[in-house]
Amino acid sequence: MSLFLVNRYLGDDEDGVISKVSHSQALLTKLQQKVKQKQRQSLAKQREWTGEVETEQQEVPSETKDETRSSEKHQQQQQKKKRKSTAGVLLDADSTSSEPSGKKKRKGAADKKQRSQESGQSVAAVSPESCRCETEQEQEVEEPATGFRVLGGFESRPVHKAKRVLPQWLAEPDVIHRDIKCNLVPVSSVSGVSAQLLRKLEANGIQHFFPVQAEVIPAILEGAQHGLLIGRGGYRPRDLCVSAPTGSGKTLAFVIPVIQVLMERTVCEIRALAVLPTKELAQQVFKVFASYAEGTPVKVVMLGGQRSFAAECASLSEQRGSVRCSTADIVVVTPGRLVDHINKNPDFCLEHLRFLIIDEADRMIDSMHQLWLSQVLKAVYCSAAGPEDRTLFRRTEPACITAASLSPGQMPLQKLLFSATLTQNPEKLQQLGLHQPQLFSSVHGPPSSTTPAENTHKHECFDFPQGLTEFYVPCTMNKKPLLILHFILYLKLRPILCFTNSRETAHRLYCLVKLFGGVQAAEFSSRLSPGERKKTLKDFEKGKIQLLISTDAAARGIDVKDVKCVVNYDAPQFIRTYIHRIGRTARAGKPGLAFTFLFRVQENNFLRMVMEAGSPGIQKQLVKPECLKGMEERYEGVLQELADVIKVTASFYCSSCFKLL
Ligand SMILES: Nc1ncnc2c1ncn2[C@@H]1O[C@H](COP(=O)(O)OP(=O)(O)OP(=O)(O)O)[C@@H](O)[C@H]1O
Repeated sequence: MSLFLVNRYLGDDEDGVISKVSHSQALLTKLQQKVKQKQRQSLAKQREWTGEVETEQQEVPSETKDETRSSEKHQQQQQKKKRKSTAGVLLDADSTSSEPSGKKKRKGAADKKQRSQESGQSVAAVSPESCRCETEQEQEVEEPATGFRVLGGFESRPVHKAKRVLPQWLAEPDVIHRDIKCNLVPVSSVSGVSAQLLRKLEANGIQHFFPVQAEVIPAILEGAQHGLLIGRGGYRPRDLCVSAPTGSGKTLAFVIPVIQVLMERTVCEIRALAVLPTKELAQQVFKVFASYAEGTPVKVVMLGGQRSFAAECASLSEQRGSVRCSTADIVVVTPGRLVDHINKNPDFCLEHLRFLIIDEADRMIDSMHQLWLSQVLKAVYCSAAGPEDRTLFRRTEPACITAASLSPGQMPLQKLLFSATLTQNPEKLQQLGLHQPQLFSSVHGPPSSTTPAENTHKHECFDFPQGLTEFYVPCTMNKKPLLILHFILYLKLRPILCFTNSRETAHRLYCLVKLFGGVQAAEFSSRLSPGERKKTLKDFEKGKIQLLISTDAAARGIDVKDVKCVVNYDAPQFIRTYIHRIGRTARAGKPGLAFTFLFRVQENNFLRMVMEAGSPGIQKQLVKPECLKGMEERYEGVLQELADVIKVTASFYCSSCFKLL
C-alpha cells in the first residue's frame, strides 16, 4: 500500500488516453520544435542587426513557419483548455499562494527546465544565445496551468517574533523585598555573624539588615560553611548574582560575610578581590571594608592608582626572614590597576583567592574587553602544573563535575556579582563563566509568562527605589540655567546633584551659576584631578556645596548621604544611566526627588523609555515663566560677563553659546 500519492508531471495533455511512451514522444517533439524555433528567432535577430534579415526570412521554409504557428496555436488552445478544466484546483493553489508575480515566473521557469530534463532533451544542444532568449521568454510566459502544488514552501509567510526564554536561574530568582522599611530584619537574627561584627554594626548605627542583606549574607556564609578549602558537601558553592535597587545596601551584603569568613583564616593571603569600575567607587568600598575589618585579623588594601605603583606593591607584602608574606586578605581594586599588578608585580599572588566580588557588574561586563577577568582566572589557577599535579591544594579550572574532579577537594573560587541594573542577557552573563549561578533579585518576571522560564517582556525591567518621586520639567534651551537657579534659590531644594551629558556643559553651567551668585556650587568631572574630585565629594557630603554639577562620573555607586534632589539637566540617553543618576537620592529607604529637564522633542521617547523600564510613574512639573521673570535681567548680564571670564575660544564660549546651555 502506498503511503503517499505523488503527482508526477505528465505534460500539458493530461487526457489519460495517451500511453506513457507516446506521450513522452509527443512532448519531446514539441520541445525540439520549440528549440528550433528559438534558434531561428535568435538567428533572425542576429541577421537583422547585420542587415541580412530580409534574405534570411525568405530562406525560412513556409512549411516550418506554418508548423511553428500551428504549434503555438495548439499550445495556447491547450493552455486555455487546461485552465478551464482545472479552474477549481487553480483557484485553490492561487488562494493559498501569496507569492509575488516575479517569484511565480521564476517558479514557472524552474518547472520548464525540469520538464526539459525529464523529456531527455540535451541542454547542451541549445546555443547560449538561445538559452538567453529562452530565459527572457520564460520570464514573460505565464506559469502553465498544471494545477500542481509546488512542494517546498517558497511562499512568504509572516515571521513570528521569537519569544525571549530565559534560563531557569534568571527567570526564577530568589526574591528580595522591594520595601526596605517594612522588611527590616534584626541583625542578631541572621545566623553566622559573629558577636564582634554585630557590635560593629550596632556601633555604626545599624540595628537591622535591609532585605538584600538578610537574603545574601546567609547565602554567602552558607557557601563557606566548611571553611575556605571546600564548599558544602564537597561541591563548589554557587556563584551569586544580586540585582537590587540603588541605595538598598548591597555593599554591606558582601562586606559582612566576606569579613566574617576571612576572620577565621590562619595565614594571610589574598582571599578576596573586590573589583570596581572607578577609583571613587573603589575608595568608597575600601572604606566600608576597612571600617568593619578594624579590630579583626583581616587586612584590607586598596589599589586604585592614588599611590605610586611601588607604594602599592609594598602594601601588599613584606619580607619575613627569607620569605615574602602577604599583608593583604582583601584587595579592593579597579580593573586597570589589577591587570598592572598581575603583570608587573611578582608578589601579587591570587592562588588563594576565594571570593571574586564584581560590583556594578553590568558596567564591569562592558569593560570585559580589557580582559581583566581572564587574567585573574589565569593567576588563580596558575599553580596547577597539569593533570599529573597531585599536590593537596592544587587548583584546576572548573569543568564538568565528576567523581574524579571532586577528588581531591580544592579551594573553590566563588564569584559574587552586584548591580542595580544587572543585565538579564544570558549572552553577556556567559562571559563571566558563572558556576551554577543563583540570582537574588527584586525585579520579578511578569505574571503573563506562560512557562516559568519564559519571559515575554520586550524590555528589561528594573526596580526603582521606594522613596523616590520622579518628575519631568518641560523646558526650552535658554531657560534651562534659569530653571536650575529657580530650583535652588526659590524652591530651596538643597543639596542638589545635577547631571549633564558632557564635562563642557558641566563646566559652563558651573561658571554661570558661580557668576550669578547666591549658591555654593562645584563641578565634578574628569576635568578635575582625582585629588580634587575626592575633596569635592567630601565637601558636598559635609554640606559645604549646595549644588554639585557633575558628569556621569558621579552617577554610579557614589553614596552621598542626604542628597534630597537629583536634577537631570541633560536628559540621559540610556535607561541604565537614568536609574543610576536618580539613585543618588532616595537611598537607604529615605525619600528623594528626581527632576529631568526635557525639550518638547525629547518628551515622548524619554517617557516611554522610563515607563518601559518599570518606573512607578513620572509626573509633569511645570514652572511658570513668571517664576523665572525676576532672574532674567541678572541672567542676561551674567551671560555677558561669562564670555569675558572664560577666555578659552571665543566661538566656544561666546554668549550665544551660553544661551544654548
Ligand atoms: N542595614 C542598614 N541600615 C541602615 N543603613 C544602611 C544599612 N545598609 C546600608 N545602609 C546605608 O545605605 C546606604 C546605601 O548603601 P549602599 O551604598 O550599600 O547601596 P547600594 O545598594 O550599593 O547602592 P548603589 O547601587 O547605588 O551602589 C549607605 O549609606 C549605607 O550606609
